Amino acid sequence: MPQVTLTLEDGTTIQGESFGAFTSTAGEVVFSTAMTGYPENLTDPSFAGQILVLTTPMVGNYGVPGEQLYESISTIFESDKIHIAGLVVNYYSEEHSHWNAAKSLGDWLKEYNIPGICGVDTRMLTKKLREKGAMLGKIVAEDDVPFHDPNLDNLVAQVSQPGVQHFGSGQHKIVLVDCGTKTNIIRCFLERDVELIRVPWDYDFTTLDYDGLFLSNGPGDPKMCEATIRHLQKALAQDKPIFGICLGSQLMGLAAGGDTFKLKYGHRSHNQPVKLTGTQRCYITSQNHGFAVDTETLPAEWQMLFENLNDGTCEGIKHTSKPFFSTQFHPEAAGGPEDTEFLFDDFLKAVVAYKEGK
Ligand SMILES: NC(=O)CC[C@H](N)C(=O)O
Repeated sequence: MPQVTLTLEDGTTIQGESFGAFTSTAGEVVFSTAMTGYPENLTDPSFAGQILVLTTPMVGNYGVPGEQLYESISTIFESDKIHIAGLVVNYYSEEHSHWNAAKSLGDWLKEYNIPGICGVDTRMLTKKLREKGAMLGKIVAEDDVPFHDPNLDNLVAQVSQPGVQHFGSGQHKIVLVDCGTKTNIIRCFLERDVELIRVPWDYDFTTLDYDGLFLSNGPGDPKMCEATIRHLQKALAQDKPIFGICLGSQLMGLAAGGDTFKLKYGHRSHNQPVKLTGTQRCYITSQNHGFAVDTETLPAEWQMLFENLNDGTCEGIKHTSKPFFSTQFHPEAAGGPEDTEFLFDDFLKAVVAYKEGK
């Protein structure tokens, strides 16, 4: 395999071997400590613009499944393409074996022209990112590329699907604001009694007739989503239930009048412990975020709903009297533990209560 280099903005340069596309890329270098789930992670739109370091030492050995669609959405992947800017691993296994594997990870990356670098001491690299914080970086094949900070781009506008789409025919009309939604969120809703109306990130959903509002995950800095925040402020003035996940949680914090900040190196893994505020109840959650709501800045009628037990940061917020709540983690998992999927049921219970009280 030809040689490529990974260079960080602090000057660190690491030689490795190319797999996937032999091309150069730049982005923000982040690490995930999840041990499985690369087909899900790589297609999660929240990773747009990021060079992903997987700390699990062997990657690729279960290959990549073939595509299957149900109601026009993938039953396997989290969107219709790979969103990461590049992939960094220790040992890459082109050889793979799994009952539903259709191709190797390297061939899949080539299809989307995404470069991978292997043979990297990912433990050393992760310690560096943990100590200095997430850094800009680039994988260079033949042609050099400049460093590029994806958080300065409106990544949500790039990954949100244009047009309005309808899914399912259940009793409860839920508007899903697509800031880069993971398909498992759609699947979780479709397993319940829901008609889903998926609208683009900047769509004025306040003109629609609906029973509950859902705000999706998505890439980059939440402050870039000015249009969504503006529309959300109108929805917060009403009483219809609102549920937000990850970027959606940050947008609720901003629309409520609070602030968000960038975490030093983010939370990306399948085993992040969170505690439900006011209880001793803990959950292990799937996470992928680099920003968080600053709870100190929230107005009095909002409070922290979940707290991250590793660093004490906000893992969700809720309104003290209205049915508005959010999680910074991913209750839909994919990949990761499904322990908090009941939050979709809690949201729909709030929708039923709202409709009964109308
Ligand atoms: N998964 C997400 O929705 C991520 C939200 C946001 N882009 C962050 O990194 O914090």
